[in-house]
Amino acid sequence: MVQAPATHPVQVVLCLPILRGLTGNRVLLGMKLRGFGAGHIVAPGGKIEPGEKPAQAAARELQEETSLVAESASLEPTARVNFRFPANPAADMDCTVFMASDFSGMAEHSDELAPAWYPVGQLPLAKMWEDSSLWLGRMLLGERFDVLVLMAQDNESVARFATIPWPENKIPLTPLSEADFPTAT
Ligand SMILES: Nc1[nH]c(=O)nc2c1ncn2[C@H]1C[C@H](O)[C@@H](COP(=O)(O)OP(=O)(O)OP(=O)(O)O)O1
Repeated sequence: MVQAPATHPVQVVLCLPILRGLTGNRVLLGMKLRGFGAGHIVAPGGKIEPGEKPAQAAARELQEETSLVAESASLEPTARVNFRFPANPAADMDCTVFMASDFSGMAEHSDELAPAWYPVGQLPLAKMWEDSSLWLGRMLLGERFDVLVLMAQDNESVARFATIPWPENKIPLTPLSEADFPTAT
């Protein structure tokens, strides 16, 4: 049987549950326990499965990794991040990021993630991917944008970073590629 070529870049999602409180908002992140990015604190997420819409994948990954349950229709798309790894192109990912304000259940550990709630102003950046400090806080404060993260040869540090705001804060219909981003922002 002829195998269909694997999608490149890999299509992935991240899903950030937000708890709104009188003393400020909290976001659920977690230590990744296995697979790509293990050892970093990350947002729940993973690969879009065949036939899934990005929001469906985000709701499924959220439940699988944290036990929190959210309706895919209630998830808000907040960013698209093109992760590019020139030293390891198989790891290139197009990531749609969602925020979840409406969910049920209690966050629980899974095989993949050890979740914990963090005040949005005190993200555990020292334990996250280096690029998180460039886009995650801005997104949590309300920016809606496409992001390019070009990794350096070590596949960890950031060689180039650029953003393009979404018109009227709405996700554009067309995905962007590396060439669409300005060389400096
Ligand atoms: N530079 C980076 N910064 C960041 O914040 N997140 C990144 C990143 N590069 C990749 N990611 C995220 C996006 C994606 O949701 C996740 C990797 O996908 P997966 O969790 O599906 O990987 P796994 O190797 O665990 O795959 P499975 O075999 O499906 O479990 O890592």
